[in-house]
Amino acid sequence: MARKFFVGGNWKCNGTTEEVKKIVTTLNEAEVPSEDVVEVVVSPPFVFLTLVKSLLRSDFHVAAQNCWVRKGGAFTGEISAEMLVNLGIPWVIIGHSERRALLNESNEFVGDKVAYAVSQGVKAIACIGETLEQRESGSTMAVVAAQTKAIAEKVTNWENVVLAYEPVWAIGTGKVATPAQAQEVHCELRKWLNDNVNSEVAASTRIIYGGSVNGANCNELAAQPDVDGFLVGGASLKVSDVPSFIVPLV
Ligand SMILES: O=C(CO)COP(=O)(O)O
Repeated sequence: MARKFFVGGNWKCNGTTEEVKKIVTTLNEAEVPSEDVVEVVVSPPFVFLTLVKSLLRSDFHVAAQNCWVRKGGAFTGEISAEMLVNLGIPWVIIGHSERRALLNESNEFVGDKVAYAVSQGVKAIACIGETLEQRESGSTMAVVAAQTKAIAEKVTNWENVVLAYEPVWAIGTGKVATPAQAQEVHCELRKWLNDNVNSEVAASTRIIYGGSVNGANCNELAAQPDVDGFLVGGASLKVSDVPSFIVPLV
């Protein structure tokens, strides 16, 4: 099964109402390939989800940046997958390295969250990736395999999961992984899925790359056979760069 290219913009904890409206206007005016060819998803902070959903063109979709690990209830400050469903938010980013590092989200917690979101009908962009120290000590594959295993142990239906490989050393640093570095890990991850889940999941799951992607470096990355898209941070907020990493991909 062909894997449809996927481009996500992760706005992280940024933006005012005015800035958000400006980015949405730019996205709405962008000339990009049709939805049949590339899936475009933007992820604003929770408070702007409804605004963005109401203004955004209908061929682009919206993602939350997190959700609670189980059914909602007495969990102050959290939002639940049920709420995302209620608001018509189809996607959620889970396990971003910033949350893993700063909020101590463990592999198991991330796996539980992905599984719960998907079980409620919210599609998950599940993030994995190694730190610089881990890369330099040669443990990249062991780290991303352990992160993927924790997800695979809980998820039964991979149809609604996109795996985002985001090396921590490339996030927000301007130090993008080389196309060869990205391809090497993506290819290994696909092998891991083949050996530990099944060949169909390995062939059909989109593995996207994140970490300092912009309009200038996206083409080479996109040309790699196992790079099925991007999760873009900083450049997804720059009005001048927004369409450039969506357009040249196909
Ligand atoms: O963390 C990222 C996307 O989730 C990547 O961020 P940057 O594109 O700013 O490096």
